[in-house]
Order: sequence, then structure tokens, then C-alpha cells
Amino acid sequence: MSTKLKIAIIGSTGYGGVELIRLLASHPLAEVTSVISSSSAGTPIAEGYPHLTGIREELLDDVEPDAIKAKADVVFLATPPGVAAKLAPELLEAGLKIIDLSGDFRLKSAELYKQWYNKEAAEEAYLQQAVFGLAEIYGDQVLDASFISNPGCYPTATLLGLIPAVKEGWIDPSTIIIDAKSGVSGAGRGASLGTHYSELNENLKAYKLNKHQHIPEIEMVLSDVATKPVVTTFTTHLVPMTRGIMSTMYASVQGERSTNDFIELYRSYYEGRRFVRIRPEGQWPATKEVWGSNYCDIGFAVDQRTGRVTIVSVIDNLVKGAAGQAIQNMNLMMGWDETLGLQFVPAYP
Ligand SMILES: NC(=O)C1=CN([C@@H]2O[C@H](COP(=O)(O)OP(=O)(O)OC[C@H]3O[C@@H](n4cnc5c(N)ncnc54)[C@H](OP(=O)(O)O)[C@@H]3O)[C@@H](O)[C@H]2O)C=CC1
Ligand SMILES: CC(=O)N[C@@H](CCC(=O)OP(=O)(O)O)C(=O)O
Repeated sequence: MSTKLKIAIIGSTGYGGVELIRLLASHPLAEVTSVISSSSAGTPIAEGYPHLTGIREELLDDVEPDAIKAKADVVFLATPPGVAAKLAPELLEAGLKIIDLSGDFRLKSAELYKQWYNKEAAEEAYLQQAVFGLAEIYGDQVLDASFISNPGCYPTATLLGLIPAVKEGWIDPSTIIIDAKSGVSGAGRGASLGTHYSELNENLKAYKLNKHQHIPEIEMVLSDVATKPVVTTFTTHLVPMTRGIMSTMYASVQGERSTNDFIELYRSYYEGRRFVRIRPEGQWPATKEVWGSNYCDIGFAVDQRTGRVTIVSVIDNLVKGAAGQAIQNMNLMMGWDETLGLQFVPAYP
């Protein structure tokens, strides 16, 4: 009998779920024992995803908590907002470990959740119990957790790019502007007018200005790090590519700091964290340079003329922004090396 950790994936037919399947297929200590769908139970997952032919031939299971409890030790939820809020509590109470990829448990205020997601929040006790799994920053809390709320894709790129400078007081948090761009897989597999080919191809669109649900998530963490309330301007754009997020951030520098000072600060802050790579002076990361990998690459340019720093941070939204970071959190929860099953070299070109 296999001694591997048993994994169930709810939402396995979505982009986040199918990326979990891809990454977990080569995990040395974990195996997927149930792929779950609320709409296609009883059909083979490879029918909707032929790239899984010969890799995952089993039928999709229904969302049935008792069956999940019998088949799994850890449950990943890669479901739309509102689903995990209802499903996670019962699974947690049954003793399962939960990693939720949706936004349902990230915000610790039910009121904020309702305001930004336009839905009723999960029960207060569970909002408080869920650990915000930004692994490089809150890894110590993840170690003891049985319930992880995986950060959003944009917040992952943005926060990893901002936290050291905010924490050290090297930038004025009230001046931060975040200009973020995402590939279309960030919107999930469902078809919509805004994401179909002829709307997207040869096009660049800003969306959800001042209304994006990741604004309170970014502000929650920056306020925690700055130990005072921080508000930011955060603008998202849709780019005609499949994977990738670039967050370009601007802020006023406090004190005399060069580009190299920032590079040294970040290298020291992230020392030993294998998934954050700090670029040398004059080199700014591109999304293709992290494609298919769990890396977050960060580059800097201080402008002595304006007194501002530009910070460029890139991730693959489906890996470090979703499934990869979720597996990194699982590794930490289990007391394993955080890089297990995640040591991919980015696919280039
Ligand atoms: N795409 C990305 O880059 C990122 C996504 N996320 C978040 O992860 C979650 C999943 O995103 P993504 O995979 O892109 O979305 P998709 O739309 O691609 O997939 C969502 C899946 O959820 C399942 N689902 C829908 N309703 C229910 C329900 N009531 N009960 C159980 N399952 C349900 C659907 O499968 P079925 O009908 O078969 O059940 C669907 O395949 C979202 O909350 C998203 O915001 C977070 C970070 C990055
Ligand atoms: C390109 C695109 O549409 N991206 C999505 C990201 C969705 C996401 O990850 O949402 P949660 O973090 O709330 O789960 C968006 O901007 O809403």
C-alpha cells in the first residue's frame, strides 16, 4: 500500500485544479487520490483535458464530503468564490487539512469580504483560523497550520516585490502605485465575452479600476508589515498571453538608496528562500523567464532624479500564483522541504 499523502482536488476541472494535477504528478511524497467535479462526476477527467491521457484516466468524483474524508488527508479547493466558504468547515472538522486557492478566507474581516466579493463571508471562526499562505513571509505560521488560505495571484507577485522595502522603511507606503498585468488563464477556464480570442488578441485592457478584489488583500498585508494602515492604487490589465503576471510598482524612496542597495536588501531578506530570485542591476524580469515554474523574479531601478524606485515582479499565475504556492504550503505544513515536487526550470522560450 502506498504511504504517500493522499490528496483530493475540488475544482479539478478548472485551470487551478488541473495545474495541481500536473504538479502533483511528480511529487515524491504525495499522490492525488480523488479528482472532484460538481458538474461532470462519472466522466474521465482526460475527456475534458486530453493532455492527461494515460496520466489520469480515472472518473471524476462528486463533491461528497463523506467520500472525500475516506479518500484523502489533504483537500485542495480550486473553486470560485463562495464555494470553499461552505465546504471547508465540514472537511476541517473531519480532521482533513485544507488548502483553499480562492479568496474566501484571505480577508480576516467578513465585512471587507462582502464589500469586495459581493458575497456573504465564511463563518468568523474559520476566517480567523485560516493562515494566509504567503510562504516566504508567513512560512512560520504555515508550519503549524491545518488550514491555509492561498494568496491571490496578483497579491503574490505584488507583496513579494514590496514587503522588504516597506518593512525596512525604505519606501513611503502612502506613495505606492501598482501597475499589474495578467495573462488570460488568470480568469479561469470559463468562456466570457472579455476573454474570447477576438476581444483579447492584439489588445491590452485595463479592468476593475479601484474595484479589484485583490486591493484589500494587498492592503491587509502591507498594513501588517508597515504596522500602520496602508492604502494603494492598484490597476490590473489583461494581456493577450496565456500565463504570467507582471506587477510594476512605483514608490518614493526614503533615505539615500541606490538600485544596488535595494538588490542587497532583498537578497538578504529572501536568503534561503529558493523561489524568490533577485535580478542584478540593469536586468528586469520578463514573464517568460518564470513560465511554468514556482519562481518569483524581482528587479529594481532607483531614479535619483525623481526620488522614486520602480520594482518589477513576475510570476506564473497558475504556479507561484496558485497551484505551485499551494503545494509549497502543503510541503511546509507537512514539515517537508518547501521545494519538494516544485523544482522546475522555467520553460523557455
Ligand atoms: N486562474 C488563476 O490564475 C488563479 C485562480 N485563483 C482562484 O482559484 C479558484 C479557481 O480558479 P480557476 O481554476 O482559474 O477557475 P476555473 O473557472 O477554471 O475553475 C473553477 C472550477 O470550480 C468548479 N466549481 C464550480 N462551482 C463549483 C461548486 N459549486 N462546487 C464545487 N466545484 C465547483 C468548476 O468545476 P466543476 O463544474 O467541474 O465542478 C470549475 O472547473 C478561483 O477562486 C480563483 O479566483 C487564484 C489564483 C490564481
Ligand atoms: C485575468 C483575471 O481575470 N484575473 C482574475 C484573478 C482571479 C483570482 O485569482 O481571484 P481570487 O484571487 O479572488 O481568487 C481577476 O482579475 O479577477
